[in-house]
Amino acid sequence: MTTLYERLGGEAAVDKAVDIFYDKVLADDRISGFFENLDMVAQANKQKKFLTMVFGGPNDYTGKDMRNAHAHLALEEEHYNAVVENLANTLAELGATPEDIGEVAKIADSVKDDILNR
Ligand code: HEM
Repeated sequence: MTTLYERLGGEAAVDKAVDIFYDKVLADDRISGFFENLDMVAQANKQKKFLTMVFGGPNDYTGKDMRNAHAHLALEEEHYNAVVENLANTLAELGATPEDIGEVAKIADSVKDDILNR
């Protein structure tokens, strides 16, 4: 059985997706403010490892869990929705199938309560 990670195109595809995703996030004034003063190279590297792990690829993620990573940001539902929208649009542009994008949305949903600290 292929993993979501493999279907999306493996390491090169996830790396490219995360770079395009953060370009979109930084251009989105609903959420860009959260990323001011952040080392975006380090952030993208963590996100590449996190998404690789949850998409069923190699597990090299050594960052914080989702609750501890986001608690200090006091995020609201609208911020979460904007991030998921940017991720889904990125994957669609890169040719992911609607089914795979739906699977990504489900994975995101599984950490939503942690990210919103509720
Ligand atoms: C499914 C949704 C999300 C995932 C998978 C995700 C993933 C991550 C990961 C892996 C980290 C790195 C943790 C570490 O430093 O060890 C992180 C940090 C961060 N995330 Fe998210 N995140 C999500 C949603 C959001 C949302 C909705 C926002 C704000 C709009 C956000 C803003 C941030 C910021 C600003 C940091 C850096 C915090 C800091 O270093 O002080 N994230 N996220």
